[in-house]
Amino acid sequence: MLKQVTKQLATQSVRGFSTTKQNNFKVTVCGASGGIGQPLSLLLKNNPLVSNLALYDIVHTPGVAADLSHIDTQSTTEGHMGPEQLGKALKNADVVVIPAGVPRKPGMTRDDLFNVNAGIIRDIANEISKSCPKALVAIITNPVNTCVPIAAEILKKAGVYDPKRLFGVSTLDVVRARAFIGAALGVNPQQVDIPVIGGHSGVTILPIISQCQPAFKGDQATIEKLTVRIQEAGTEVVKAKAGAGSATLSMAYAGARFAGSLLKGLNGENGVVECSYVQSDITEASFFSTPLILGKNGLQENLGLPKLNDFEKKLLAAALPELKKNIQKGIEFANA
Ligand SMILES: NC(=O)C1=CN([C@@H]2O[C@H](COP(=O)(O)OP(=O)(O)OC[C@H]3O[C@@H](n4cnc5c(N)ncnc54)[C@H](O)[C@@H]3O)[C@@H](O)[C@H]2O)C=CC1
Ligand SMILES: O=C([O-])CC(=O)C(=O)O
Repeated sequence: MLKQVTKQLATQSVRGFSTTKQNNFKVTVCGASGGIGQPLSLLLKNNPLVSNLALYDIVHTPGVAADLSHIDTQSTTEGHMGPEQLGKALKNADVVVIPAGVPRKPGMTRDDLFNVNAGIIRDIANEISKSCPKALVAIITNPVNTCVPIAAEILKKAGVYDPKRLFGVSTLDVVRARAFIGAALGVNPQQVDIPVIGGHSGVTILPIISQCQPAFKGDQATIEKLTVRIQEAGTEVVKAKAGAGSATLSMAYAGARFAGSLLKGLNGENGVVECSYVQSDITEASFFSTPLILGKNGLQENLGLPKLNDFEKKLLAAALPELKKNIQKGIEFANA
């Protein structure tokens, strides 16, 4: 009887649409002991859709996991440390979020992180192909523009690549655009809706201010200044931290929002939309971020390019050669 009632509750109509709800997903964070990994894991521990939170890093995960496990939310927490425990951390994960790798110091570009981080992504993607080939994978590690194509190639080689399940996390660009525009317009940033498309570095970050809701009112000079601020916001934080790393807290917030949206999609919620860097045929760059509808199998529908004005078309033209170069570098690395 109890079983029957539970099943009935799980399948009954929720807010007007009928769908089977799961509410018990395993999420693995790779790089869980880091500046992003710890607050991200904290936020995920607080997500009611997560039933099992697996923390993986090459250092400190027993401590981080012990600490988080004392929080009175429903999910269980496990710590896994070192490459020999990566498989167990990933086993049957529904969502894998990856902030593993080194961050920038002042004077560096995101591309300067390639030499260290490319190998980290290759190795984690390789283990994903064995331990959780159906997981939705969200890559935070920089350079995102290159790390996502690396993971795609590794998963392809293993014969398990599904372009609907691999995402580069560019949510922080959207979060920043909302924060800056909210402040400029004097409105709650949570009410600001703006697509930020392209990639996740400098000129490849394309805030489409012409499509902002509520409408952004400002002359062209103000719009150009705001565009550059959004494109360079990561560097703003790197400079302010003066050698102590890059954005961690705002990234944890953004990463938790994106992972939360993946989980909502998996859970059958309708109308979950996020911008994310995915395999794409929307432009001549084979990976590109546009607004996406997320669903039970990850990317459900790519909503394509928003309407661009002439200024935004020029931004796009400037972004594409850089993006294509970044993507090619990843493909070559993975196939070397
Ligand atoms: N996508 C985005 O919008 C953003 C991306 N990032 C990127 O996120 C990455 C992490 O940044 P932070 O957390 O600040 O760095 P961090 O140095 O504080 O933490 C990185 C963690 O990764 C771990 N790690 C290193 N090698 C590993 C491996 N092979 N397997 C698993 N874990 C490993 C380290 O032990 C450390 O705990 C950087 O590449 C950074 O550039 C940062 C901010 C925004
Ligand atoms: O700027 C960095 O190196 C970290 C990052 O990607 C961001 O904050 O957007």
